[in-house]
Amino acid sequence: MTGSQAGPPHDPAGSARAKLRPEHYDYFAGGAGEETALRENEDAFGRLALLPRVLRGGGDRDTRVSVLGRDWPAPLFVSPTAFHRLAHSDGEPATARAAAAAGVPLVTGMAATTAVADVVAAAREADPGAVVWFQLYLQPEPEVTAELVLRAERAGCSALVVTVDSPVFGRRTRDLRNGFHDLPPGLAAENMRDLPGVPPGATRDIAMWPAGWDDLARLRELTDLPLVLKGVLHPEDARVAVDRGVDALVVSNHGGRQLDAAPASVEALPAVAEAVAGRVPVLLDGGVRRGTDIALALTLGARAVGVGRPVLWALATGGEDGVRQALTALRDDFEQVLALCGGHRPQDLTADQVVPRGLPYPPYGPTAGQGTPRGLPYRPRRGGRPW
Ligand SMILES: Cc1cc2nc3c(=O)[nH]c(=O)nc-3n(C[C@H](O)[C@H](O)[C@H](O)COP(=O)(O)O)c2cc1C
Ligand SMILES: O=C(O)C(=O)c1ccccc1
Repeated sequence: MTGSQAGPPHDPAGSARAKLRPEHYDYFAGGAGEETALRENEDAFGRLALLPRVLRGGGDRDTRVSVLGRDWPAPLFVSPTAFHRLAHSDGEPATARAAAAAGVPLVTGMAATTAVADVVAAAREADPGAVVWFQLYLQPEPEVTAELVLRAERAGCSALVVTVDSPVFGRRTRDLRNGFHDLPPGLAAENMRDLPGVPPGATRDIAMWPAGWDDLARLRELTDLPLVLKGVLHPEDARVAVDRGVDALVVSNHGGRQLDAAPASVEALPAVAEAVAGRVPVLLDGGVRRGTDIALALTLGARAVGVGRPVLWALATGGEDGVRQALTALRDDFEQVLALCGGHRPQDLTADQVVPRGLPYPPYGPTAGQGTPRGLPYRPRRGGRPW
């Protein structure tokens, strides 16, 4: 194809920007501080290369992964993001129908502009077996947390994703500059309506406060749902979490919106995966934009990855259809990358297949031929699989 026949480069954020009020676009797009962590999430994937294997034969290809007792069609989920009705008037129900239709599990946020029961109902319209998890910020009042958990359980959510990277709200430079701190009239965080201590019919703000491990232990007592900790970057926290019975982890720097000096999510992944040592699934989000990003995260020990902003951009530009197409395209892209890497299953993507870009190229020593390049920062663990 010649340049003149090529269409415009695919720029989902740019297309969404054209649709949204500037302060709403900035709320979705922005990060904390100087937006270093935000940029690094994508850039860090670009510093990694995949080493494909050859002559691995044909046969069937199967992108399914098992997470907390369920088969997911692909190692992909929708990360929780706030306020979908700011992106599109159809809001979270459109996202939920689209994700379910695309076979992608959804983590619906506590800061959704649609109540969790309505989000799950929408997902189940598209697929009665749809997986929906609820993202929770522990609240300082135990009775408020308990009510939110009860609503998620009654709605049919199959796990709680507890976000632990927000003892305080990050300093969002763009929001401060734009003076954006309230939803427009008519929109509200619907999960926060009619909670204990709140006047009937009113909503209250989501509190960000420094919860502790004891608060997590109380949550563990409150519910039989699996608990997923989101926002873990330090391997020691990962180890403690697993020791305390957490069922899965999400390695995440909150899309670069909390601590600006945090590492890129994918940079933090190898050490967390090593600390967890296969005891629970390790998930990741932050900067995942294409099939190669998914594959790279899997080589470094992730079971599956989440996407945040790509879903918001697709919702803003194309509503439900847009989200379904974006998620389907990402799944298809991953399947092709898996094939190009010589893999048949997601688990076939192993730690020996990821190298840092740039010269000198990591040397291959006596272990060459056993799939174990010498001197790489990311070594496969004994036992082969990174999980
Ligand atoms: C606009 C926006 C709102 C978000 N709201 C939440 C939230 O309410 N709870 C939460 O745990 N994470 C939230 N996140 C973080 C995402 O779950 C996820 O970690 C991040 O977006 C992943 O990075 P990505 O956008 O590069 O894919 C939000 C992210 C964005 C961009
Ligand atoms: O904006 C966010 O990243 C976020 O996590 C959040 C939390 C509470 C309310 C709104 C958004």
